[in-house]
Formats: sequence, C-alpha cells, structure tokens
Amino acid sequence: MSVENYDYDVLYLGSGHGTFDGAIPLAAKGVKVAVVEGGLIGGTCPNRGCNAKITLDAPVALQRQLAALNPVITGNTTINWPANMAHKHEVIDGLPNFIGGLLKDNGVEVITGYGKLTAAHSVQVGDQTYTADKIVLATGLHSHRLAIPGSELAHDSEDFLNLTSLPARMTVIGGGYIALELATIANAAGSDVTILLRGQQALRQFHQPFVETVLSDLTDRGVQILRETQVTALKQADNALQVVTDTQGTLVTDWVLDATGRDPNTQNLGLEDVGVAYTDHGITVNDHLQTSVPNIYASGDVIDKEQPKLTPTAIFESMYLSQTFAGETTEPIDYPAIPTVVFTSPRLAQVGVSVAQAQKDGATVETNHVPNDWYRQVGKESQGDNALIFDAEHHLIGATEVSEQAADVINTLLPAIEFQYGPAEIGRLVHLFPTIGASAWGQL
Ligand SMILES: Cc1cc2nc3c(=O)[nH]c(=O)nc-3n(C[C@H](O)[C@H](O)[C@H](O)COP(=O)(O)OP(=O)(O)OC[C@H]3O[C@@H](n4cnc5c(N)ncnc54)[C@H](O)[C@@H]3O)c2cc1C
Ligand SMILES: NC(=O)c1ccc[n+]([C@@H]2O[C@H](COP(=O)([O-])OP(=O)(O)OC[C@H]3O[C@@H](n4cnc5c(N)ncnc54)[C@H](O)[C@@H]3O)[C@@H](O)[C@H]2O)c1
Repeated sequence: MSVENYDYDVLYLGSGHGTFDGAIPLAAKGVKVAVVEGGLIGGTCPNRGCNAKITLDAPVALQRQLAALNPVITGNTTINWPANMAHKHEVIDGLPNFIGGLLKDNGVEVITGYGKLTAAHSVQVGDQTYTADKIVLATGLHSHRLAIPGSELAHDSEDFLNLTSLPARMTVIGGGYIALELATIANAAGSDVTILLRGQQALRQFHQPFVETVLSDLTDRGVQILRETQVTALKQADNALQVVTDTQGTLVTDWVLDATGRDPNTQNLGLEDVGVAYTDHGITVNDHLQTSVPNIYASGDVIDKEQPKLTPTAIFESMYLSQTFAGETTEPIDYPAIPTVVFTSPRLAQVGVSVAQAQKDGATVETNHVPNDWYRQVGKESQGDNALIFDAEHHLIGATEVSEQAADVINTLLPAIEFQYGPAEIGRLVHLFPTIGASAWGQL
C-alpha cells in the first residue's frame, strides 16, 4: 500500500506522451505509479501519428531532393506503396512493446483496459477498482467525423497510415495538418488526390503567404484543391464512391479521408460523476494542470489549452507533472515557446510571435528568400521563404519558414528565442560549416 492506503501514489489514464515521458522517471524515483491503457501502449504519436507518418514520408522527402537535383541525378523515382507500408510496420510495430518494457523496467504497473473515474481517488477498469492519491487524465483525442449521410464510408488518419494498397483516386476533406501531410504522401506515391477546403484558407494558424506556397506546389504536382467546398453526403456507387458537394456537384473517387479535426476523449470517463469540468475543447485545468477536482490532473492533448496539441507539448506537461509529484517544484507550469511544423513538401514551420501578431504590435519583420542563400543552392532548393521577428532590442521573438529544411531551421533557432540571446551570446556560438545550422544563424 501507498500513501493513505491508496493502491498507488499516481495513476494515469492513457499511456501516450502525456503520460510515459514523465511516469518513467517518476517511478524510477520510487513513487508508486500505474498506467491504465485501453489501446496500444504509447498512444497516438508512436503508433498512428508522428512516428508512423514520418516513416511513410521519408521516401517523399528523398524523392523531392532527387527531383531538385535533376539533371545532376537523373532517373525516375517511384514509391512502392506496399514496400513503404511494410517498412512502416517494421519501424513502428515494435514500439508498444518497447515503451511498455521501459514502463515496467522502471517499476510502472501497466493495467490493460479503459478506465473510468468512480470517485476522486478511484478508477474502475472492467470489474476492478483501483485507488490512487493522484490521478492524471491523459486520454488524448479521437478523429472527428462529419455528421453527413454516408459518413461511415470515410476513413481517418489511422486507416491511411495502415493502407495496404494505395487508392488510385483519393479525396481529402479538410485543410489542417493531417489533410495536407497525408495528401502530400498519397500524391507522391501516385494517387490522384483532391483536397476539399470548406473556406478559402488552409492551415489558418500559419502565415498565409507561406501556406499558399505549399498549396501551389501541391497543385503543380497534380493535386486538385477545391476551395469553398462542403461535402453534404457520401454514397457508394458500384466500384467507386460519390462525394456530393454544395458547390462542385458530385465528385467520383475511390477513398475518402475525413481530416476535419480531432476531438478530446472526455466521454465515458466519469467526469460528470466526479465533478471534473471540461469543455468541447478538452478538460479544464489551472496553471498547475489541476482539474476542478484538486487531486485529479490532466496532461497532453486532452487539456483545453492555447498551446498547440503536439507531442512536444504533451512531453513538457508530463515532465512538469512528474517533477510536481516528486516534490521538486511547486511552481505553475511555465511553457517555453513551442515550435510546430507541418510535414508537407516543402515543410512549413513556425515558433514564437507570428507575423500577423508582429504586424499588430509593430515588431520588426525581416524576410529572406531561401534560394538566395548560397548554402541552399547546393541542393538546388528553388523555393522557400522565411520571416524573422525581432523586438526593439533586436532579440529574435518569432520565426517562420516554408522550405524543405524548415523544421531544422526552426529547431536550431529555438535557443535564441527561449533564452533571448543578444549579439554577445550569438557571437559566442560557432557553428559547423557548411551546414543548415550555420546558414540559419547567419541570418540573425
Ligand atoms: C496522424 C497524426 C500525426 C501526428 N503527427 C504529429 C507530429 O508530426 N508531431 C507532433 O508533435 N504531433 C503529431 N501529432 C499529435 C500527437 O500524436 C499528439 O499530440 C500526442 O500523441 C498527444 O499525446 P497524449 O498522450 O496527450 O495523447 P495520446 O497519444 O492520444 O494518448 C492517449 C491514450 O489514452 C488512451 N485512452 C483513452 N481513453 C482511455 C481510458 N478511458 N482509459 C485508458 N486509456 C485511455 C488511448 O488509447 C491512447 O493510447 C499527430 C497526430 C496524428 C493523429
Ligand atoms: N505535424 C504535426 O505536428 C501534426 C500532424 C498531424 C496532426 N497533428 C495534430 O493533430 C491534431 C489534429 O489535426 P487535424 O489536421 O485533424 O486538425 P486541424 O484542426 O489542423 O484541421 C482540421 C481541418 O478540418 C477543417 N474542418 C473542420 N470542420 C470541418 C467541416 N465540417 N467541413 C470541412 N472541413 C472542416 C478545418 O477547417 C481544418 O482545416 C492537431 O491537434 C494537430 O496539432 C500535428
């Protein structure tokens, strides 16, 4: 028995990054920890999110690099879909066992099943009840489904990431991260892709001129992008699917990806019974990640928050809770600048103050056309732009880039933003040359 005769000191619902990055070091310190998981250990990111997606994307990035270097390197590069999928399974399928092993080796008890709160300190899993001093809700999100006739004919991102054969024609509904990343992969692998945007814009939280660079590149590669188009019904028609729209008539396709967002897993958790407050955007927490019931916390995507619902955010939150539970901090959570990237080709990445905010605040925005940088000419990068945002003392406070190397550029600039480096600190940084890091810092 643990404190006050509870079964555990800390019990987590869900085993994704919102849990395991923090639960492992917490248990290693001797705290009695259990994790309840109803699906695959590791949750969305390793199994059906980031890791799975980037494995299928790796040949796309290479294909683009080779195409840029034509005629230095010539020859057709085609992506063999079954082989790409087999490779994904090789890289991904062992992750639940690997992460489960890390949990168990560090003393975390893994309980299989879906958990439900029955009281402030009790969770029911099947016909067993477990008690804990503190409970962490880290149940993540699930795919939103359009409420239209025939919606059951559509698929979600998890289905895409397990496709055994690539459909000849694919229709993607939505203009967010998932829609554009998976459309990029399907197009590169040879599918005839159509993207349906309900409004004029895609990726609304990103710098729109850079989003348009991504969309026009997709169009150049044969993707049809239809704006102001809402789907009103899906129908099965012989060997094809009909996509009925409000402005474009009926389209014919083989496979439909519903990428219209993800909703928090707040149902069937007993939240109402125990008095845990939540909204349509997730569980409500204070600046210590405590819910309206003080011994119950939330972590990761299921939180209703301003920060982007990404793996780095979930890791930061689980580490913060781990330190709180170990008695190492009583401070509120202090989020750093959290970067985000859309893994299209070119990539679109950003961190810190946005260009739109900078323009409102009167901050300095400096822009660079990527192909003008000598280093980018080595790989014949023909498109890309970035915007660097500075405060009155010329400290970098935000950055965004569209280019094949945008993720690495934004990653390398993070310390300048987070630690507010001035000319003295920046002058002490000597970068390997010639590299993308040297190129990125050379702009400051
Ligand atoms: C297709 C896709 C691609 C993505 N790509 C990226 C990317 O490139 N970079 C990035 O940073 N982020 C990416 N994300 C987002 C990233 O996956 C999430 O931010 C991250 O997984 C959040 O972790 P989490 O622990 O909060 O939730 P999850 O990883 O979703 O884990 C929640 C877990 O809780 C379990 N669960 C739910 N209810 C219960 C219950 N009642 N009892 C027990 N267990 C329960 C679920 O089975 C699940 O395993 C992507 C997401 C998707 C869908
Ligand atoms: N690279 C990454 O970091 C990455 C990749 C994939 C997913 N994610 C995460 O996964 C989550 C979900 O991604 P997502 O792409 O599903 O969500 P999203 O919110 O990025 O995009 C949803 C899209 O669907 C559209 N939409 C919503 N309702 C609609 C409707 N009724 N009809 C037509 N279109 C509609 C929206 O306008 C938007 O374009 C996000 O939290 C994101 O952070 C991150």
